[in-house]
Amino acid sequence: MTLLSLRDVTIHNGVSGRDVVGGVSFELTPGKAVGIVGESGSGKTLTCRAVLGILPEHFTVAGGSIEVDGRDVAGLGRKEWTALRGSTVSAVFQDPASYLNPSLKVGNQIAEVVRVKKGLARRAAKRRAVELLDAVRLRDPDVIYQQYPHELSGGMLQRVLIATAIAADPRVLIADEATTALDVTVQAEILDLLAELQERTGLALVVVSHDLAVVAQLCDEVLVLRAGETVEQGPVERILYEPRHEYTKLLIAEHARYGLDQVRELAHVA
Ligand SMILES: Nc1ncnc2c1ncn2[C@@H]1O[C@H](COP(=O)(O)OP(=O)(O)OP(=O)(O)O)[C@@H](O)[C@H]1O
Repeated sequence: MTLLSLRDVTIHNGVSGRDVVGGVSFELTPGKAVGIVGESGSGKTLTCRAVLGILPEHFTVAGGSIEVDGRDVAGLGRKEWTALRGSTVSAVFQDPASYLNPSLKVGNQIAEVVRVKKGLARRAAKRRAVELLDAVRLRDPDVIYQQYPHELSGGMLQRVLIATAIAADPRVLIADEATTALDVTVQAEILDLLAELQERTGLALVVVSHDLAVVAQLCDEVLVLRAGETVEQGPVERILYEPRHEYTKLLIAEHARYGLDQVRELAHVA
């Protein structure tokens, strides 16, 4: 069963009159993970935003097709997008603090999503929010529920954001540079959490990072983007061991310094 399918997707910038993403294709089935890797400005985020129906003004999907859970999203209205977003496909981005309301307790923010998206009554939504805080491995979820964003660390906030993103039981979660702002140890913990959710719930992941090591750790398939073009695409082991494109080789060489060798060994063992 295909949860997400992109076929030759082109994204056009109406102001510059140029295509910023040209011909991205991949398919995602339950429990699988696809990684999109590439330097800043290569079109990774725009691709994700197209899947979520939140392209910035002047940007349009000008070619190809995007299907979410078997449904072509071209021509979806605002209401239909709102129903789909969060419930079928959801996302976590970098800088979790900016996605949370600083003046509301984090628990209430999750409960609100549960109430709106799942139609639960106030008390049931609160219970579910505590369960979600527990599911993202935050200790003392009852205490965390009552806290405000500024009382939590970056890693804890990212867990809260993941809890919010999975609150409506989406089938696909997009993690766009979701661990980039975190220090290495916390980054590893968040990646472990995503892998656990993937395994436990069959969640499918789109993992976006400029860091090949992050993508390699979680993904089955990798797309290497450069200036909006897919320069290479294939199973993670193939990309790591037999990169064909010079740019991929460069990414691998760069990241060898940051422990990709270790990841390669792990991928090999697995
Ligand atoms: N809101 C916007 N307005 C104008 N140009 C934009 C906007 N968003 C993205 N772009 C441009 O589109 C291109 C692709 O950007 P995108 O954000 O998808 O890249 P990215 O690979 O995700 O990079 P990063 O890792 O820096 O987020 C870039 O040239 C970028 O400058």
